[in-house]
This record gives sequence, C-alpha cells and structure tokens, in this order.
Amino acid sequence: MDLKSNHSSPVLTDPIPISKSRLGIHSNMFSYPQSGGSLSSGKYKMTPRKKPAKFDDVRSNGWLDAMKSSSPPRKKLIKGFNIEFSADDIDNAYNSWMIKYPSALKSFEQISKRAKNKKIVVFLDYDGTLSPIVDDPDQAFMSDDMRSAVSNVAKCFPTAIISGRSRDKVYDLVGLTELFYAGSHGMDIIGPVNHTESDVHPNSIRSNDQQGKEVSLFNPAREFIPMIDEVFKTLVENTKDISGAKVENHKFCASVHYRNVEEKNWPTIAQCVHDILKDYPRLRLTHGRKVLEIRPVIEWNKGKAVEFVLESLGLSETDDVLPIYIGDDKTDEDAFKVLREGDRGCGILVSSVPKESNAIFSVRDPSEVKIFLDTLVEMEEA
Ligand SMILES: O=P(O)(O)OC[C@H]1O[C@H](O[C@H]2O[C@H](CO)[C@@H](O)[C@H](O)[C@H]2O)[C@H](O)[C@@H](O)[C@@H]1O
Repeated sequence: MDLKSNHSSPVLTDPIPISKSRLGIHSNMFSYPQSGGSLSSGKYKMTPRKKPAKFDDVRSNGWLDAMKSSSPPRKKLIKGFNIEFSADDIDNAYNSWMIKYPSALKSFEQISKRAKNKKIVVFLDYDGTLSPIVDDPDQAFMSDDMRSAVSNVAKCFPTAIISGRSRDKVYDLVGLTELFYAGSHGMDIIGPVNHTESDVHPNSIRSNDQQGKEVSLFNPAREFIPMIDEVFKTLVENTKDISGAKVENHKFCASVHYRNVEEKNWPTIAQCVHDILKDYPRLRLTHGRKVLEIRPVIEWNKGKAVEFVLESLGLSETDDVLPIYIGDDKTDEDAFKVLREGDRGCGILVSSVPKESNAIFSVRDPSEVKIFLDTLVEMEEA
C-alpha cells in the first residue's frame, strides 16, 4: 500500500460506523497485522534543500502565528508601541482568568464530592505537567518527589501517562511499572494485562514489555512507522543548518523543536517542514510548546486514548467513574474535550498564563500538580 496516496488507510476521509465501535475506531485500522510486519512507504525521499525567499505558505496557513502564540511574550504591541505589562497587570489577568478555570487545589473539596462513590482514574501528560519545560528535551527529567507522588497515586487509582513522546522514552523518564503508558499522542498504548483482558478490548494484543512481563498493546498507526522514519530522516537532513533545530522520532509521529532557534529563523524552519509535508498528504501538523508535531491523519488523539483506557478498564459505560486528566498543551485539549462532553470528568490545565481551554480547573505548574496528586492520595487514605 502506498501510504502517500489517499486510498484504504485509517484516515479521516470515511465516515466511521458507530456500530463498529463505541470508540470510533475505523475497521480498516485493524486490517494489518498488529504485531510484526510493517509496510514500507517507498523510497527514502530527500527533498532538495532550498532556502525559500518568501514564506508565503507558512504565513498564509497560520503556522507562523501558531508558533508565536505557543510562546506568548510578556509584553504586547499596542498601536506600534511596545508596552511592558507590570507584574500587577499580569497577576490581574491571571486572577480574572482563574474565575473561569478555578484552581484545582482550591476546588479540591468540590472535586472530592464529585468523586464520592466513584472510581477515580488518573491521566497525566508528561512534559510541562510532570516535568518542567526545559530547553533540551533530553533533559526533561521529573523529580524523585514527583515520581513518588505518581507512584502513590498509581497504588490508589488506575493511572495512565499520555504523552507526545515515544512510549519507550516516556517510560524511561517515568520509570514506574503498573501504569498505562500511551506514547505518540496515544498511538502507542501499553497497559497491565490484568486491567486489559483481551475479551474486554478486542483491539489490543498481548505482548511483552522491556522486562519480559506480559502486557496489552494497542497501535492504531502501525502502518505509518516506515513513513515517519523516512520523514524523520528528511527532517534531520533538511534542518541540519538551522541552528538550534532539533528533530525527534517518536515512532508513530515526529517532533521538530524550534525552542532554541532564533525567532528570525522560525519562518525558515516552518517553511522547511511545510515543503516536506507537501509530499505526504497522509501526515498532518499540530502545534505544541515551541514544537511542530508531525503525525498521521488518523482519527486518533489523546482524547481517544483516554476513552480507550477507560474501555480497557471496563469503565466506559458507567457513571461510577471520575476520570481526571492533567495536561498543559494543545494536544491535551482533545482529552479535556472528551471529559467535558457530558460532564464525564475533570480536565485540569497546567498553565501559569491565561489561555482558552476545554479544561474545567487549572494549576499553575508541575509543583502544584504534585500537591494535587498528594491530596488525592490523602483523600483516598483518609
Ligand atoms: O505530550 P507531552 O508529554 O507534553 O509531549 C509534548 C512534547 O514534549 C516535549 O517537548 C516539550 O518539552 C521539552 C522539554 O521540556 C521542551 O524543550 C519543548 O520545547 C516542549 O515542546 C517533547 O520533546 C516533544 O517531542 C513532545 O512532542
């Protein structure tokens, strides 16, 4: 199958028969072997490097604006003047924003009332939620205190880490067993077998983890592995002269970081990614925190991953569950949306600046995430 063409693949083009699955999983998604064997997307493609004179594409498609808004400056241009906001202005703006997204810490009693007689399931994003945002993605470590907070939570409630990173990478960073791990924005989910019996979720397969323990595995974008690898190599080659650019291969998706690229070169990196993606209509771009994320055009995201984990736990069809999802990024909005719809659970946005969200509550930073997790455990143990 040619993954660059628009035929017979798990893409968004066909309507998804609801009867096929409550999760909206397209039947074609599972027409390939779930383990082993992958389809090559063709010859290694090397888009000729060129320095575009203009950046019309990335200006008109909104990429540049999205890149700028992923890192809002602490000052704003008003009628051509650079106006610095004072600390008071910033605090006032944040405090007004918190009326709409109240602190999950201050609202804890409300959350605990909602959790009464319900099974809590905890979903945690990694970067910016469990670990602070740092310049080098390879140095984004969570603290030992945070690790022990997550470990304690996982002893009390089913817990899943849902990250844009590859599953292996996020597992190495978190280092705790007995959790669900959903890497590549949910396109690579592994969970303990005792929670995910195959008769509960038919689309999972049994596999072994790094320690040889039997686990349940779900890969809705397996066919895209060769294509992502190919695009990753092209991205590395074509961005190698852009100082500060960094490309990561997450197996089912790839990331192009511009956090350490001078802002004047953002159009260059955006145009470079845009030119490569023109050859891959079955891939799309989403924006994260100073990162361009390249992923397959399949109907799968962190929200679907939340639904998948709940279904795997046998908790998707009951009101006796309270899913809590904590995340900081645009890609977490898919999960917040799923929980907001039908008032199914609590989304908690990690942000120290005002931003629109589908979350219900907020915390400022990972240190407040840790306090929230500790408080959940105290509530359970009381
Ligand atoms: O879903 P997440 O777990 O939040 O992963 C999203 C991206 O996280 C990482 O990048 C972000 O964190 C880096 C380390 O703090 C930071 O340098 C970068 O600017 C952020 O975008 C990860 O490296 C990406 O691949 C993930 O897509």
